[in-house]
Amino acid sequence: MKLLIDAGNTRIKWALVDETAATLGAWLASGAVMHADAARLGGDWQAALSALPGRSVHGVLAANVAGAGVRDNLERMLAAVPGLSALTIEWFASVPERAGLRNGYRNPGQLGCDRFAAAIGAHALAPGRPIIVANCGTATTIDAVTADGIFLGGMILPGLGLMATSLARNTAQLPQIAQDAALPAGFADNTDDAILSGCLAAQAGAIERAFTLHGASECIISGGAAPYIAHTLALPHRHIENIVMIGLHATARSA
Ligand SMILES: Nc1ncnc2c1ncn2[C@@H]1O[C@H](COP(=O)(O)OP(=O)(O)O)[C@@H](O)[C@H]1O
Ligand SMILES: CC(C)(COP(=O)(O)O)[C@@H](O)C(=O)NCCC(=O)O
Ligand SMILES: [K+]
Repeated sequence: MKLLIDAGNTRIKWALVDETAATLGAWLASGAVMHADAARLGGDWQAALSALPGRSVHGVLAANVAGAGVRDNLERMLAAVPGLSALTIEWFASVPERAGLRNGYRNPGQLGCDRFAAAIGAHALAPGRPIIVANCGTATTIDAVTADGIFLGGMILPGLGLMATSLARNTAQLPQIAQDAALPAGFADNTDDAILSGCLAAQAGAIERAFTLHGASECIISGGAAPYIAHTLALPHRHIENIVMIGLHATARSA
């Protein structure tokens, strides 16, 4: 069994998986915490391991785009959990080629390793198809993968929460909209709904534009803001809760 970790700029997600399992994403246990609650992780892992008696973890594969402080903190927490303390973490990195995917970034190491993992996951779920993979987290990334597994490149825009917050913070008259606000579509007749409608249109519009530009036949949408954006998309799509984690699973399986 392996422990997979996806540390983004808002939340740390994790999953325990049998890397030989045929089905990608068949987690034995999983969880997510905001960075402010990261201290909870050690206890969460310990509880998950206790619920899986007779099974042991023999590797940790972690993708981190949240900086060195988060990496050090994860190492400290893992070192304190019985059953995990002896393991060295493999820090997943963007390299020129891995798990059947070629990295077409001009400088492959500059690509966020979560985007590389997401592309590996997308190609594993839809091999032989040109794909747009949209990961809607703190930032929204919209990336193009070819049918034969080349990461062509992509787009980075502020995530849905960041877009709405930047309007609220940088204008005198625009309020902060609630994260769980009802979702308007089109031309809103009040300020809160107009902000949300505008930000959703920007997110969905960028994904649709990328889909057309790439001539894609598959659109995968994922990340914390995906439930809000997915149903505004005017194209067929698959909503995958965490495509980065699927990519880490595919990578662990290919090793
Ligand atoms: N309950 C929630 N908690 C945190 N973020 C949420 C929640 N609901 C929606 N979101 C949106 O999802 C984003 C976080 O998604 P996530 O995929 O975890 O991001 P990251 O990978 O950057 O950490 C937030 O920035 C926000 O836009
Ligand atoms: C674009 C990102 C900030 C997205 O991070 P997230 O929203 O998943 O927390 C991250 O993938 C990153 O730091 N990328 C490095 C720059 C690049 O990919 O070109
Ligand atoms: K993202």
